[in-house]
Amino acid sequence: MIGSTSSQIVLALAVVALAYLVRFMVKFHFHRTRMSGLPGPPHSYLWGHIKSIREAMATLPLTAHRQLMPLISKEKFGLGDVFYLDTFPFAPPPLVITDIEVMKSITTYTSLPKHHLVVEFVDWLGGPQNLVTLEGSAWKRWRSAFNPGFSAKHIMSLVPVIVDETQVFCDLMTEKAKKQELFRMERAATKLTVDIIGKVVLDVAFDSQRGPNTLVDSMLSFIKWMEIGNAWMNPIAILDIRGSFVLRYQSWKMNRYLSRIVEDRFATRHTRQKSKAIIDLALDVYIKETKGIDTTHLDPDFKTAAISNMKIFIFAGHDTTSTGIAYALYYLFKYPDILAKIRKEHDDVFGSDPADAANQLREDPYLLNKLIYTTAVIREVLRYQPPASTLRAGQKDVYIRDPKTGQALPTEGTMLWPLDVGIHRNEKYWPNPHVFDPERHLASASSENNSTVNNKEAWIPFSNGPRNCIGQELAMVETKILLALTVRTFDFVAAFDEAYKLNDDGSGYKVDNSSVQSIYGDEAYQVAFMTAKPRDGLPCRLTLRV
Ligand code: HEM
Repeated sequence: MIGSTSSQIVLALAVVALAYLVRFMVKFHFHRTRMSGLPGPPHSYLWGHIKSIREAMATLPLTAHRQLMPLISKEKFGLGDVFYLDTFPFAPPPLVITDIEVMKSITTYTSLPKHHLVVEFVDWLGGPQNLVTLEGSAWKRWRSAFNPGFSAKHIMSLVPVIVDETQVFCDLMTEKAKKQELFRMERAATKLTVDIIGKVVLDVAFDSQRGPNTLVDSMLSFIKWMEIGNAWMNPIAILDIRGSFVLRYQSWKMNRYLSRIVEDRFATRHTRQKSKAIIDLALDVYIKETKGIDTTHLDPDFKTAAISNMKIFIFAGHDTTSTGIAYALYYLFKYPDILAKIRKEHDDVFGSDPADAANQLREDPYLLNKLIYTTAVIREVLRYQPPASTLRAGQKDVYIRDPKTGQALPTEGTMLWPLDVGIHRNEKYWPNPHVFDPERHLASASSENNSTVNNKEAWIPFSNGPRNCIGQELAMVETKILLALTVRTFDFVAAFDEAYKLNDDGSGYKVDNSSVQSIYGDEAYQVAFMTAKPRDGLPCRLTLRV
């Protein structure tokens, strides 16, 4: 009796397994057949594009960021500006876009929803109600609440606060220069950008540049463990079961910390001076726009959204800006003629004593608008090494047009990937795209190389359309201030060959010298660390200029 029951169970399981297998095979066949006729690298029935991708990736450093894979594949296989990468069944197949008009057709003329992989990933960190993943009317409501706080005018009013934090950074850099210390510039810039966000968004001093801070340390630990769970170069790490506990614990700590701050801001809002903090402006807008709301108690909806978005601002705001800052220093000191030009501009605007710049900016933030060449340098850094791209969800009834062949291409089931680095390194928009050249961004650019074809519309580090980056003005202002206060005070030397000495600093960066060590001849290639970061976090040393 027992024997016949267990054989019935085995039979039932076998039938279920067979049904799954048949379903998978049908899906597999349908998928591979569909993909084989669409633009992409060499395709095989068994492997899809996986073999071609591996071939392209063999030319990249092992730690290179994922976003470089389609760029290299495009060049290796001579692909057009729209192509599929059939990675089924391992990942949703990306539909890569390196044409600006095609990008706009899904981000600007219509704005397709974010891809579920982004939603899952960002919601883990931000929780519900965060601006990056919200859609429709909920997104509109919170974007309007936060927009005034990120407007150019408001950010200008915060310049003195940003200068104060940057001054702390400069003092620390002076100490490091005196000690000839080896450190990762990306980490130092991260602490700076987080402290700035604390001040401008919450009016709170995190002081993470000078010592530990619960929120910042939890955020950095969270990011490190998210990256470990993401580590395609080290599959064993994915199995580390500590990750999920650490992520939950750090998330709980961040929520508790922010919950107290939001409650305190609400409770004291009538008794303290009028604040410029973005959280307070958002609360004012929310109360004004939400008619009938009980203003004597902190609205739970507002509290949830405020906590979600504070985490997102801290994450999105530091992760990308710190990369831009580190790369700006790297390329300035790699190209002495560009460095000389930026230093001259700072002499012209602030006078010859670098120590005067901070006070001048506190008194007249609009001096930043005179930093034309500095702005061109930052724009070139973000063209050359954009840290992030948007990912959108393909739809059943949405087709995109291949700009070369006119073919209508289905998007259903794909992950639409307008690749910032692909558009920024596309020769049809940027002549000599692999050359670092700030002049491209100057209105006066008149050399044959850049006047005719540099297409400013194809500059999209902050994405485009309604879901563009809310923090772009803040990021540009922070970076300009940092350069104004540092490039005439310090000399910078990259130290990739010494990166291994920092292996135990807890940052999570992993040195890997087992493969090629440059991309397009550039040793500061982007590595995977959530968004794209400079290799090894840009190890470096500073010296003080006399
Ligand atoms: C150089 C620095 C920065 C770069 C390159 C950058 C890049 C981007 C990109 C590409 C997107 C689109 C993401 C997507 O579609 O999924 C985005 C969105 C966003 N960014 Fe930034 N960002 C930077 C700085 C900041 C800062 C300083 C903040 C805030 C403090 C910020 C907050 C956000 C938010 C909240 C969104 C979502 C906006 C929405 O969907 O309404 N970013 N950013």
